[in-house]
Amino acid sequence: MFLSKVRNRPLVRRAFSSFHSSFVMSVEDQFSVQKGESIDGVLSGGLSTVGCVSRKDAAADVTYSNRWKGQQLPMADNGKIVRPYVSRRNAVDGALSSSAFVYGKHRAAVSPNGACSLQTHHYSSQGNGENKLLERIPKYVKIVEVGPRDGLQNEKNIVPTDVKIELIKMLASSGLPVVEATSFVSPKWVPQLADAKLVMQAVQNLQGSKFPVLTPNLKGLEAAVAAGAKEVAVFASASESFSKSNINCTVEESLIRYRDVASAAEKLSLPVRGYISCVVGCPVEGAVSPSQVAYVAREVSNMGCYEISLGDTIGVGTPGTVIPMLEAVIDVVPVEKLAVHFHDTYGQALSNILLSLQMGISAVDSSIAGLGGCPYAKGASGNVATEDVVYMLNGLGVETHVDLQKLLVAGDFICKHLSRASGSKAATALSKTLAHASKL
Ligand SMILES: CC(C)(COP(=O)([O-])OP(=O)([O-])OC[C@H]1O[C@@H](n2cnc3c(N)ncnc32)[C@H](O)[C@@H]1OP(=O)([O-])[O-])[C@@H](O)C(=O)NCCC(=O)NCCSC(=O)C[C@@](C)(O)CC(=O)[O-]
Repeated sequence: MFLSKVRNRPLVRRAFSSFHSSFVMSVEDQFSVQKGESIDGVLSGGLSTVGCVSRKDAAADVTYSNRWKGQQLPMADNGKIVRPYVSRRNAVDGALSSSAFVYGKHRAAVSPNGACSLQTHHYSSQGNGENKLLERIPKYVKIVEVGPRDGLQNEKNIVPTDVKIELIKMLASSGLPVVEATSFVSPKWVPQLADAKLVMQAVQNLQGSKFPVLTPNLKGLEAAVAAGAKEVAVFASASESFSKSNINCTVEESLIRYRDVASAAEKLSLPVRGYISCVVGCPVEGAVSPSQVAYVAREVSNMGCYEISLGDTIGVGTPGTVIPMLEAVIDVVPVEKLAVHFHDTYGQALSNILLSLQMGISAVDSSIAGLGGCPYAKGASGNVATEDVVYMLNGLGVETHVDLQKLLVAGDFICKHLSRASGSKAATALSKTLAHASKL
């Protein structure tokens, strides 16, 4: 693979063997390592953690402004926040080593594990009260990887089963706590996942991650359990039209079906996750009301789902529509039970995730390389890319236990199989950085 090729280059081997050698790094428009300098920080994990940001980025103030119902949303005193550069994790670990240099007013530092970060004297993400906008962001965020299911279900060409299995293994080995493996749905409806049984059988005993699967009815549940699934998910919709086109029944009929699935799963001591699709918009009906989402969320919660994932299936949400939706749901379902699931059709996913975290949500669905889209939601593009979410969370100092470098390799693997460029901006930028380093 590309990374191992890079590691085997003479300079890189030297760099690995001189781990504690002095590390001097130039922060140009691209994060780069200069000729003759060690690149420990790049290859031994530097890319896997916080903001190796550009000079432009480093200098840029990030303004946060949005209006909802005529009210200005919370803002810092001067209406601006400056992006934080120091990971809370690094700071807590005391991981910022003596390997550091000053670039302008910014200080680049390399931790013993090779992580690099930039910091300023005035701002940090440590929740020390300096930055009110970041105070409510959880210290740990659970990432639910949906690439092997949501990411692949829309692919026209059938992905070989062994490729799916390898992808799941790579994702699990990156530290992702949950990797949704497949769906036990009708193969006539979703031919791409007709190999659900084989996939589940192959991954059921992998350690370290959970591998939930979608089950639309009792038939699906039975098949999933027989294949070794230890967790399942039901998927309702906040929109009538989408419910009919996706699972061929009304919202009420689906709730009856899912109560049966949840109660059968409970007897088997299987945890059930609940999805709600079209939480801000439906491809047929347009806007979906927050009260309708709250109603379905409460029903799904009451049937025993331990977590409810709120899906912007067609990616039309903005902070202006997501905030009222979340407020309505949080009124009826404890925020600890909620997850968010954003597609990135209009490039709004990361901003919507950030505000969800600020509202107390600490579980986020995402898909490797931004793969995805629902076959029954015309116009829906990929899910938010896992690499982009991890990059943002690293920059915020939020723990995920996910190794970004391993994600890059997994994303590269599946994109090569699909003959397509990654949908992740972070992966694209970081790959260029590695390519640059490999030429040294
Ligand atoms: C729900 C059904 C099954 C109803 O499908 P139906 O046609 O109404 O069901 P049916 O009961 O009349 O059965 C039709 C045939 O399907 C079979 N069947 C029935 N159930 C199963 C099953 N579990 N596994 C395998 N086969 C099944 C059944 O045995 C029968 O086979 P036949 O007699 O014709 O040979 C169908 O509509 C279906 O499979 N839909 C799933 C569609 C899907 O997977 N969509 C993508 C999900 S993504 C999503 O919802 C959004 C989400 C979660 O990602 C969040 C977000 O992005 O926002």
